[in-house]
Amino acid sequence: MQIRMVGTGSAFAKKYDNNNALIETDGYRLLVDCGITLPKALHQMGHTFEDIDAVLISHIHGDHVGGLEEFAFQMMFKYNRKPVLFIADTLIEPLWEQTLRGGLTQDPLNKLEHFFDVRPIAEGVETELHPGLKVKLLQTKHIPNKRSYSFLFNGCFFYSADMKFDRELLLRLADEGVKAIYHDCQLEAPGAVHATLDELLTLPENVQKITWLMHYGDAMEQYAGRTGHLRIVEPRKRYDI
Ligand SMILES: O=c1ccn([C@@H]2O[C@@H]3COP(=O)(O)O[C@H]3[C@H]2O)c(=O)[nH]1
Ligand SMILES: [Zn+2]
Ligand SMILES: [Zn+2]
Repeated sequence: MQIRMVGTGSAFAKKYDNNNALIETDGYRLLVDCGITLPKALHQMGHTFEDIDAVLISHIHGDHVGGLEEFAFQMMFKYNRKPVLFIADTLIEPLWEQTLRGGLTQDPLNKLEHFFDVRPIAEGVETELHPGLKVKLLQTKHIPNKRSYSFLFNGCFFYSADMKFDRELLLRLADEGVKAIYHDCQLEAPGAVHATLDELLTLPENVQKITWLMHYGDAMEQYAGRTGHLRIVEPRKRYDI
């Protein structure tokens, strides 16, 4: 499995695109989240929406779903293919009713399934997305009363949705043999709805050594050398997991 971040920035970052990823395995290309900046950033990487085999959504914030309207329209009117959308069963209704319905509705198209091949995923159940690529959704804390799901790929790669610091979860994942943790990180406290760098720096060395920071602000370069054993994910670079 390989990962390339289309962007590594926070919702408000201007130097880094939205924190969205491409996970690639045996020629299969999964887009993880599709934010506001995704269409242009994907184009700058030399890809079109046609190159995407499926999209997986973590939660409903613009930097994670704001590019889905263009994705849907391009796939329908430019590429004539209905894209596969993997999404927690609990997010299907809010994604349509609260985010996409206004822009996409036109007679006779009036439901999410008209635009996407929707594949609901149940929380906590390891689900095959493609031969060789499985995911388990873990509900993690982000905004009160708003569901947000982090991803455990193939039982060995944890990719956080936006989430608050959860020491017990990270220690348990490391204990269970997870090889890599990609974690959203707010460099300056207070984190409020994200883990802060200071919180992640309290993790034991063995956990820090497998943990990579993403979803950071424009001040990231000032933190070079100040992240302990935590490494910073670079945008658009290909990493083997
Ligand atoms: O209660 C709240 C809700 C939101 N926010 C900000 O809005 C952003 C929305 O996208 P995000 O989830 O990547 O990051 C969030 C934060 O930067 C916040 O600071 N406190
Ligand atoms: Zn975000
Ligand atoms: Zn968020």
